Amino acid sequence: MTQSTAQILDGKATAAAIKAELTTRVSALAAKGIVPGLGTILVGSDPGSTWYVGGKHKDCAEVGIQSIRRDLPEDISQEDLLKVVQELNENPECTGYIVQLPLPKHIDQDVILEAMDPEKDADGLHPMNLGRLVANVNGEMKSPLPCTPKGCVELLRRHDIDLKGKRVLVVGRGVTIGRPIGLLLTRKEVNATVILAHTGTVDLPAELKQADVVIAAAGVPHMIKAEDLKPGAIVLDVGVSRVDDGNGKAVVTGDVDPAAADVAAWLSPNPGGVGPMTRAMLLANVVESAERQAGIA
Ligand SMILES: Nc1nc(=O)c2c([nH]1)NC[C@@H]1CN(c3ccc(C(=O)N[C@@H](CCC(=O)O)C(=O)O)cc3)C=[N+]21
Repeated sequence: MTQSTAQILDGKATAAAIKAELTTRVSALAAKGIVPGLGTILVGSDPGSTWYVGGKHKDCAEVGIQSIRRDLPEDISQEDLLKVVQELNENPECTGYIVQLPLPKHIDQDVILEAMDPEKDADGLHPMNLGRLVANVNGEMKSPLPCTPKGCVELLRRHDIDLKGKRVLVVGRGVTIGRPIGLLLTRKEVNATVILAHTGTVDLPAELKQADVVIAAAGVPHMIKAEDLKPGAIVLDVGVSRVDDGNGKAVVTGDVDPAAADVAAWLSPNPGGVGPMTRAMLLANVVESAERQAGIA
């Protein structure tokens, strides 16, 4: 019989606390006549993407951020999509916006992200902001950070988990999580030692065995097995996959085998862990950007 031992990194409760704090900051901006506005650009009607975008608008309403929605057909041309990007760049009601990813194959994601106004980049995925993340060892240049990495760091910080000197294994080198989180965790304010594993890593189980902290962001369902973890590890299950539950229903599945709860000291569940934090950090980026635009941060 197995017994669950890991303490839960409750992203849902932490995100709720952050949203309450942001509501106060949005009121302070409103008192100065400033209303932050989040724009979303959604191309096509993928059910997952549509659900995420809907959630972002609901979150905005909760904290008092105005939201602006641009839902576009799957077959929109790159040229027409660039016009919508330009429109939001110029729209004064839109203080920050995101382009929901992934985009259809006929559209070059890099071209679209680069066309955004970097000061309005609520996801922190514009090459200028990724470059600022590389350039600033202490985060001294106040630029938006990618929401999921920022959410991971904030989730740990709010559970008083200090990564200083810890050996962190990041699994996955994607542009939204793996690559930027390595940069964030090696900032002096966090001071973790980071190993970035990917599909070319030769012996992942050996790397896992030595890791004090595992950030699983591969997007491969249950690829991190309990027996590969170092006992007492801190595990963040970040990857999101949708798999058939056997009855034709799609269920959200993380990268970490649920039996990891028997081995880890701390575990962020999926769902209910980093996902809600990602959403909260998007709101934080919008509020921080509006504060910068107003000259108060
Ligand atoms: N431009 C862009 N920015 C993104 O931040 C972005 C994106 N594109 N494309 C897709 C991924 C995925 N992502 C998630 C956000 C919230 C949850 C989330 O809140 N999940 C809940 C519920 C999960 C469910 O039931 O479906 C949870 O984990 O508890 C998950 C995943 C943001 N992404």
